[in-house]
Amino acid sequence: MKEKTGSHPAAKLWGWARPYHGSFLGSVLLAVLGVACGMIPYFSVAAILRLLLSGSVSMPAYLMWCGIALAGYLGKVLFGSFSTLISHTATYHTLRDLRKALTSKLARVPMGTVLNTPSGQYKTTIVDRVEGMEPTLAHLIPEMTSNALVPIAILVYLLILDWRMALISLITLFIGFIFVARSGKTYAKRWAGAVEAGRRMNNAIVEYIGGIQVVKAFSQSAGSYQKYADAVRANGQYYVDWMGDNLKYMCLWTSVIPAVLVAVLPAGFAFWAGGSLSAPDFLTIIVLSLGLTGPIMAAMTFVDDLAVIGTNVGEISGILETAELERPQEPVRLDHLDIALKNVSFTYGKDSGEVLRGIDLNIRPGTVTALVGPSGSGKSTIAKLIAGFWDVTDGQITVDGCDVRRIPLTQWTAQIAYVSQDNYLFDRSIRENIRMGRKNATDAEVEDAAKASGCEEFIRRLENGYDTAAGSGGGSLSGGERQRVAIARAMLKNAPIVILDEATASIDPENEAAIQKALSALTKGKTLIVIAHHLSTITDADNIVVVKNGKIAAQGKQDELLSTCPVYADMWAAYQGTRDQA
Ligand SMILES: Nc1ncnc2c1ncn2[C@@H]1O[C@H](COP(=O)(O)OP(=O)(O)OP(=O)(O)O)[C@@H](O)[C@H]1O
Repeated sequence: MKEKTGSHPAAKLWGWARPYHGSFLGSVLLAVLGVACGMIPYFSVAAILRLLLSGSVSMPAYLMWCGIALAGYLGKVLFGSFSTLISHTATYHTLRDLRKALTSKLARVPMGTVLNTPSGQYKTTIVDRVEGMEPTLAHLIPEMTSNALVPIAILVYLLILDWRMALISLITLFIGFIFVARSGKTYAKRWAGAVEAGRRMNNAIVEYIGGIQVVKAFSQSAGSYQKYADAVRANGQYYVDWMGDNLKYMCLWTSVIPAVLVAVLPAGFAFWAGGSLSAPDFLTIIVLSLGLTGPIMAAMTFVDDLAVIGTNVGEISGILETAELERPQEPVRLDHLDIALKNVSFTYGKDSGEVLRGIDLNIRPGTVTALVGPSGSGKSTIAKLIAGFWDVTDGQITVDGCDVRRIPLTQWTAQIAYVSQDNYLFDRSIRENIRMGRKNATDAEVEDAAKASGCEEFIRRLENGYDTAAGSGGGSLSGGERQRVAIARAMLKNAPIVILDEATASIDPENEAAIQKALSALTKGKTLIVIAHHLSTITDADNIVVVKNGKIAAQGKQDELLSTCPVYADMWAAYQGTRDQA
């Protein structure tokens, strides 16, 4: 789904619906036919009245007009139904394509953009804003077009019949439009405010539910609920204020527009009394002018939808137009996976300062590189830059001498298994969760990876074994079990580079031993980059990199660092102290 920046929201929406243009145009045609048929009973009644007034009414003529009226009504129902069916089918296909385009876009934008955006906001856009396009596409396009076109045709007929009466029948419509314009003037701005209030409420509820464990553990329910309660109240109040302001105009236009007879009856009577309007024409004009307002009132109900297109489309295209990590498509040749960071600096965004400065680091294939340092020093950021989650702000990262920005993202991520502290599992079977490491792996390969990562024993204990659902976010498993499943997943991927963010939380000794065993199996013969929190696990590392305040304070082997780097020596002493106390 290609995005044209800068084009009008309606043009963008029409562009998103491109594959279904034929269906939408067909639905407009059918809707026009439906509304035109809906006018036939009015013409029939007018014809019957003319017959009655002429005094020459015959039963067959009367029945014929009754039949025409009935046929018109049936035509209205049939054409209208087919139009609705076609427009809804095309609409829901468009919405499906839009949602697919939005989620696949999220996979291509920098990880930071996704992480720094509240998940409630994505949910609102992908679910609610996309759904908000339904009335526009399925109803506004066919129904507003047809409801606006048919009155024009009636008006032409009225003009031919008596131009004075045609203009007079428009008086209430004209006054009504003034009120519509007054109420519509602020609609787009008001709707944007409503979207903002809704977004705040959404984010508050997602935050509240996401943090419910913390809220309960610290008995904070009242305090944190307050934020949600305030957001809900503000959202409700916003609509009350808006509708309060709008109500008078709405009452005015909904009562003025249909009151067409207020102008038609006295004027028509005067013309009839003056002899310039015949009684049959007068009656025809009365009936048709009554039929005129129905479609116009129906068309007016879509004015709100027109006003919200800008906000809805703006939010959706905000995601679709997000800058992507720019990478070529053509794979490049990489013989040796030597990784080099050259004078790398990095900033998360305009608001955050420089997180990394002047980082120079070489990582040879098959070696173990440990990143250590105080919390917040920048270890994870270095690892994530290597993994290609973000692009460096300055300097470069090369692989076999080639800048990572010149390597297709899929080619580079295929070389890396990233095992983070937050081992997210999907609410699918454990087998499927492991298979995400390599989607064409056989059951036997999945089970081998599970065995090698120490999962076999606990999986066998589960009622449905490998087919047991992991629960939302892996919630049905313990933290240690989740981590071993994540290691099995990474093992199945069998990537030559493993980036491991060691768990900070202490795990019970039995689990820790199982995890260490699983990790040794995972990283055997691989390039390992480990963000180490437990210094005992990295004493044999080929290169220990001490990161402090976004810079590399020192690097080398454990023995060298203990004698040359006071920061590392202090960390080691502190770590030994905590172990002794444990
Ligand atoms: N997504 C983000 N957006 C903005 N700033 C961030 C983001 N992630 C991390 N930071 C900031 O960047 C700095 C380095 O964070 P990083 O996670 O790399 O540190 P770390 O050394 O891995 O810490 P820890 O050992 O606690 O995990 C911190 O000041 C942190 O607040």
